[in-house]
Amino acid sequence: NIDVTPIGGLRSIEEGRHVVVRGWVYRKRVLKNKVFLVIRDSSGIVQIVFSGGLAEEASRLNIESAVYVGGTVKREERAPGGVEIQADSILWKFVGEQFPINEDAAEADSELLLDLRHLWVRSRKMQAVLKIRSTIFSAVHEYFRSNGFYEVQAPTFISAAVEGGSTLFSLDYFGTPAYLTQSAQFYLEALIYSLEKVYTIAPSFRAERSRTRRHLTEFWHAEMEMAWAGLRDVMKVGEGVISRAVERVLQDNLEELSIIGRKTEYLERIKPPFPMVSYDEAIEILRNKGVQLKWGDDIGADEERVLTLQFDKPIHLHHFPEAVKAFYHKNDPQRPETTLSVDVLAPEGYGEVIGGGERIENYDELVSKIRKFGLEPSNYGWYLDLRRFGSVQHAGFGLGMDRLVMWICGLDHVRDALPFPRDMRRIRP
Ligand SMILES: NC(=O)C[C@H]([NH3+])C(=O)NS(=O)(=O)OC[C@H]1O[C@@H](n2cnc3c(N)ncnc32)[C@H](O)[C@@H]1O
Ligand SMILES: [Mg+2]
Repeated sequence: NIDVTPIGGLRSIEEGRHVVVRGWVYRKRVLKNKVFLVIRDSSGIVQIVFSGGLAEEASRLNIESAVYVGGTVKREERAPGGVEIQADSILWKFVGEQFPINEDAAEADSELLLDLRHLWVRSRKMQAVLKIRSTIFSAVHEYFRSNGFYEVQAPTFISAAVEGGSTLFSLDYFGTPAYLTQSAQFYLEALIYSLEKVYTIAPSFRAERSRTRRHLTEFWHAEMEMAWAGLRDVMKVGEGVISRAVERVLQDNLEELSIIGRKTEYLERIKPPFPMVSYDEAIEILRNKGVQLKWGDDIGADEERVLTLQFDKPIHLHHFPEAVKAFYHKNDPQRPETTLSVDVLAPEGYGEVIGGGERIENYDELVSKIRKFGLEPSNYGWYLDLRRFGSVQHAGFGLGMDRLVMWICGLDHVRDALPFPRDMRRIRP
């Protein structure tokens, strides 16, 4: 077995040393009696120069051919990473067919790149985003685990809507109507009576018919729930988890941020506390910016864009009117027309990344709210049971992981924040 050097490690190898690298052909330039190949592996790219007989063999390789190449390390400021390899052998190769994505297609045709996403994931941009995504998932797990949360799992087949019936995916479950989960929340609310602080990161499903830059039909959802907690605790955990994710990306992924052209100064200022903006204040700010909105209206993506451009950090937008939030949100006893709810909106126009708040813990209050929202209490039997036995103040949120990746990477569309996006028109590859 051959001692292979990861491409990302070459810059620390002394000049003149013989190495073997392996990877896939990323770029090819054929000159009269030389061939320059740029080879990539998961750790980086390197330019390799082939002369003489080897140039002929190298010229027959395609983009994305797989190779093992032996050669000598040379310092070359003009080459990527300041290093070049003078090849002396091609130890193994898989030539493969003509790769269907070339450089200009990559810029021009976004539908082609979605149709060929199973191949486009090899691109430098997607590779960089996926590395940052991996860091963000790891940071969110690390934040919850280091703050006393237990990781739990909730079912994907469910029997009742959490976030409104209009975005449910229905399915026939052995003759019984069932749905794909919109949120693990209700299960987390059951689990806090065992573990007190719980979280899960899992897919949620929403039959979103609107094609927007931030909606998927299947998205990765980090949800947490805490017993003995209220609105302020949700805000504290929300800003803590977002700040930890940004901090870890700045520690581990500076190279990837530079590959995708994301300026770090936008991220360096993301530290707690985040500004708190009440719904009332938000309506005022928006009105002063010329947005026609009356109290009681929902604050949608366009209004969020205007609002977030006033701040350079995420904001806690709290105390939404009862009617614009789901039935389970607890009304503020001081202002019963509002709820103890909070959305965290990412800056630079990205908007909502977290939705959450305090839940109704009183049985009768919840039954009357379910009825007030035109829902059937008998569909929420087990959820109501939680209010019959040892019910306590409790609160939680859902964080859209794909939207968090989208904002941290500065992407134009949430579909570029995950490897295989799903929206109403796409379920392949
Ligand atoms: N445990 C909880 O309290 C979560 C609560 N039941 C819930 O689902 N809230 S949410 O609908 O605002 O969704 C939460 C977040 O989930 C993200 N989200 C919500 N819907 C989507 C879609 N369709 N695509 C991508 N991301 C989505 C977005 O960041 C939201 O802020
Ligand atoms: Mg929401």
